Amino acid sequence: MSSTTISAKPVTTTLRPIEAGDAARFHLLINDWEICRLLPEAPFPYPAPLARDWIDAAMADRAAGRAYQFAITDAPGTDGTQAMIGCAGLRLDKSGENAALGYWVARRAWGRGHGRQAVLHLLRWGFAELGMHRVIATVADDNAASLAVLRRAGFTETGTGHEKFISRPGIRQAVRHFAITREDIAFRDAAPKPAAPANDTKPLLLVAACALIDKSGKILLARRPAGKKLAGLWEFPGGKLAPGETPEAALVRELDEELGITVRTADVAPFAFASHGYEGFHLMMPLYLCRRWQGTPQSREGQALAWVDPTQLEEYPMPPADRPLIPLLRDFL
Ligand SMILES: Nc1nc2c([nH]c(=O)n2[C@H]2C[C@H](O)[C@@H](COP(=O)(O)OP(=O)(O)OP(=O)(O)O)O2)c(=O)[nH]1
Repeated sequence: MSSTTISAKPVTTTLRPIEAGDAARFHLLINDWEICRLLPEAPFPYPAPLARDWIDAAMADRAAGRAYQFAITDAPGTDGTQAMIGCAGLRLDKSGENAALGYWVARRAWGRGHGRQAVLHLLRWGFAELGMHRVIATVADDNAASLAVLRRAGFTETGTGHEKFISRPGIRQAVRHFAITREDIAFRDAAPKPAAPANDTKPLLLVAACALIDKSGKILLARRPAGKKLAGLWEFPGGKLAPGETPEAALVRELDEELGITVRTADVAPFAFASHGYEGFHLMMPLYLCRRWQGTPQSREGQALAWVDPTQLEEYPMPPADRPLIPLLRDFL
């Protein structure tokens, strides 16, 4: 799993599968009243053999695909090693659709954002790799740090209850239940990021482009004429959006102006997009596919035209923004 750096105060939190060699440090860190009192199944004092048994069980669960427990580690030290500072894991239910989240961070590493980073790493990994859709978590009512971690990670509180905690015999501890779905995390990740400093920003240029595909599956490329920026490179027909114009309307207009063909907006289908930083502007270019038009494409602006088999696109030098689109087209067509 990747490391994460929080810009305001650099914190690197990584996760790696827990292993037998972690037992001694696991015991050293967890055998702390301030940790055990917050974990339903942790006795206090925490016996050393239990640490070994817990890790053995975690490794068996991983092998069987039931649960995935990770050591949370800190930034590498000067000797390159990464010290374990806690644990985080997901336990799947029988359907594989839901998982229960559990985690703890050693007291020496509190207050540095490790809990939230570990939870986010784990959720992103779990939703990508395990096929689960929903993660639940239960937290003691008096565990303020963990409540904050879950809320800041995007969990929603779903209810309250009471549970037994081994370290607090004789009482039923008040708890809060939380849940988060795959969509919640995707939405969180897609939320707007704070704007970059003004001196880093470039104007955004919106250009609509189209891969016209003929009956034999060939794609029309146009060569940018001399005198234009990127002259000599092959591109998809299209152009800049006029103010107030939709990308589809811009395409219909450009295909008429550049090639003399009539295309209906209903006949252009969104396919992919290019996002590329050129000097002086950032290009955002949706690429559409079109298989139906009226008329025969002709060069109306002096540009060379070529019908190209998708497997041969690489032989036509294209603007850097277009390069990521080539394998997509080749694989799709
Ligand atoms: N149409 C099109 N433009 C592309 C592609 N790839 C790519 O980087 N571009 C860039 C080149 C230009 O900077 C911009 C398209 O602008 P444009 O063709 O409407 O205008 P232009 O810069 O040629 O200048 P002008 O015709 O407005 O005078 O997008 C592509 O595949 N198709």
